[in-house]
Amino acid sequence: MDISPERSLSENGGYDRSNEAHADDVNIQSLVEWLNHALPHLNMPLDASEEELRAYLIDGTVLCSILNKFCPGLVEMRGSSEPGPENIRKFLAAMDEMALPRFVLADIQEGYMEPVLQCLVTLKTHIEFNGGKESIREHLRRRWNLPKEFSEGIDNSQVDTMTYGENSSIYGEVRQRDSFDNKYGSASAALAHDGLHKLSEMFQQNQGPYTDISESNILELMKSNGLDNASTRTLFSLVNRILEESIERRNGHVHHMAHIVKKVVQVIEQRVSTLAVNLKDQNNLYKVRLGKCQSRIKVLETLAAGTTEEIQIEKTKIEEKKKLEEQELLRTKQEKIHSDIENSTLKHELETAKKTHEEHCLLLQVQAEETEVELEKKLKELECFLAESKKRVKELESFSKSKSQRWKSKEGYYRSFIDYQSRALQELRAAADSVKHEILKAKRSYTEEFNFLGRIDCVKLKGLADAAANYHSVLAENRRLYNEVQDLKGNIRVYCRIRPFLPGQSKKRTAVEYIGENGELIISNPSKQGKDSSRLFKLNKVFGPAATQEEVFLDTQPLIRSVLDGYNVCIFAYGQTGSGKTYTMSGPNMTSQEDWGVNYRALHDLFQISQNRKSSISYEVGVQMVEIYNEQVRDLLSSDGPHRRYP
Ligand SMILES: Nc1ncnc2c1ncn2[C@@H]1O[C@H](COP(=O)(O)OP(=O)(O)OP(=O)(O)O)[C@@H](O)[C@H]1O
Repeated sequence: MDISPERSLSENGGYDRSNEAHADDVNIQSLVEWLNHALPHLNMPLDASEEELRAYLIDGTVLCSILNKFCPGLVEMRGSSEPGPENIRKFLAAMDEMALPRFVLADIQEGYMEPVLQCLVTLKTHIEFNGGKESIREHLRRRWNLPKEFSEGIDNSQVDTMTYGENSSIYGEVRQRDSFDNKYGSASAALAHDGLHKLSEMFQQNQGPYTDISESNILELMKSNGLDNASTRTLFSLVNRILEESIERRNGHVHHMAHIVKKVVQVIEQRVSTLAVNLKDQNNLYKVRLGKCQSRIKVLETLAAGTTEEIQIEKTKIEEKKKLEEQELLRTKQEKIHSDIENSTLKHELETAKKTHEEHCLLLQVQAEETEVELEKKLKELECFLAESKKRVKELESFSKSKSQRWKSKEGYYRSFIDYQSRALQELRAAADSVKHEILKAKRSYTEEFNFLGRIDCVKLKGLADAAANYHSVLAENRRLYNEVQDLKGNIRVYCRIRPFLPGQSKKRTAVEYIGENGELIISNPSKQGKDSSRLFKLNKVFGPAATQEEVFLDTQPLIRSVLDGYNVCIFAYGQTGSGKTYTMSGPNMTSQEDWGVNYRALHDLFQISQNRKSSISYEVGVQMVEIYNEQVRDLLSSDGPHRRYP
């Protein structure tokens, strides 16, 4: 026989999990204290955990020992091959016999300690409530209707057999009694009174419908305590048989039978009252538990109420948050849609810009390539030009070197000449001063002599004539020196005048590359390459495009003036057609003195000087005008007509 490991024992006095107290409700410390007190050798730590307590209880020894402590010899623990489960089974059987709630074997084996602890608490409460160890035996005795001797002391061998009863129920009295009768028949026989034993034998022998219960036997049964120890079933069957027999026999033993029935009823009443006491005990126990549970429920309700308010507040907050988040979500969604639209617009614009940019890039690339080719060309040209320029620079350098040497030599020559001239000038000045002095002197003397003219006219006139002669000689000397200077400057002078671009002409097409201050002129010739592409000219002076008519004239004026001293001067303009010969020599507009060319200016100057010198010198001026064309000279002023040739 084995104890069922079912967890739900509500029907047979075990725990119903729906109603069980939580393990936390069980004060382990008080249990440990109780166990230590009952079994001092245990010496369990007071702060033992559930698991530690389980370790103490798992082999069942402590459980059986605690029962034996309060009811010595109640559980036999000897000779077991598997002490753990066997001892626990014995303990559980004893709990069943006491009709106390218990746990199942699997609970303690699997570490589910709540029922175990609750079972121990119940046992503890039961023992304390019923007044210690004697009550267990008394309880057993009352429960099983054992004789009083049972509670006063019992043979261990007899109790041993009791622990192997079937699962019993505190409420299944009749079934338990039968079980008890069946399993512990020998124990009850040993314990029952002789009368009961005889009665039993009588019932076993007389199986027929007519059981012969003699009066002497009944009297004997009534005198003994046999009825007290008989099972309820036996009692009922006895009553049945008596009633059946009395009906059948209809004899005058009714009085005895009634007495027996009365006795049986008393026994049954006694048992019912015992059961009522047990139920009351249990009821009290459950009431205590119920009270505890209710107080805990109240505490929990209070806590739950507080928690509910907090939860409500939290819930409101969460709902508000949720609303805000939903609004935020909506706004974010709208923003997302807006940004999506913007994105697509921007994307479109970007693509358009990208296309435009790519086209522009392509165009630029083409242009860049063209420009690159052009630049390369130009670069090559520039390189060539640079090389040429370098060459020219070298040439110019060598030229300028030779020039500078020449100029240096000329400078030395001019310096010596200027020294000579300055000396001559000083002499001339001194001579002029002396002449002046002489003139003044002569003037004075002339004045004086004029005063005495009348007296000595001839002498004075002679002196005056001498002075005039001196004056002319000085003037002649002056002219000589002046013309010498002109000679030193060079008898043949070559000037170059560069005509500005006429309206409508491109200024880029100039061939003039360089105009030097000392008469250098570089003319380029793009049609030619290399050395011949440009040419250097050296002239007395180069007039640029901005040079005025006056500037051009001033350089030739001294030479022209030397005409008045008897020198021949020739000025001719040379150049291709349209280069500005007429402009330079005659001028564009004769009415404006500013525009006068060299001819007008020269004649004007000569006539002015001759006018100034009129008092002393009279000049005769003649003009000839000839044209040389195709090696033919033509007198333009000839009265003979256009065909006249000169000479
Ligand atoms: N220095 C200058 N400043 C402004 N214009 C000028 C200058 N030189 C020449 N010109 C202008 O250039 C044009 C040609 O000049 P001009 O008639 O003097 O050339 P040319 O050498 O006499 O020509 P051709 O041999 O055919 O007679 C004229 O219109 C003239 O006004």
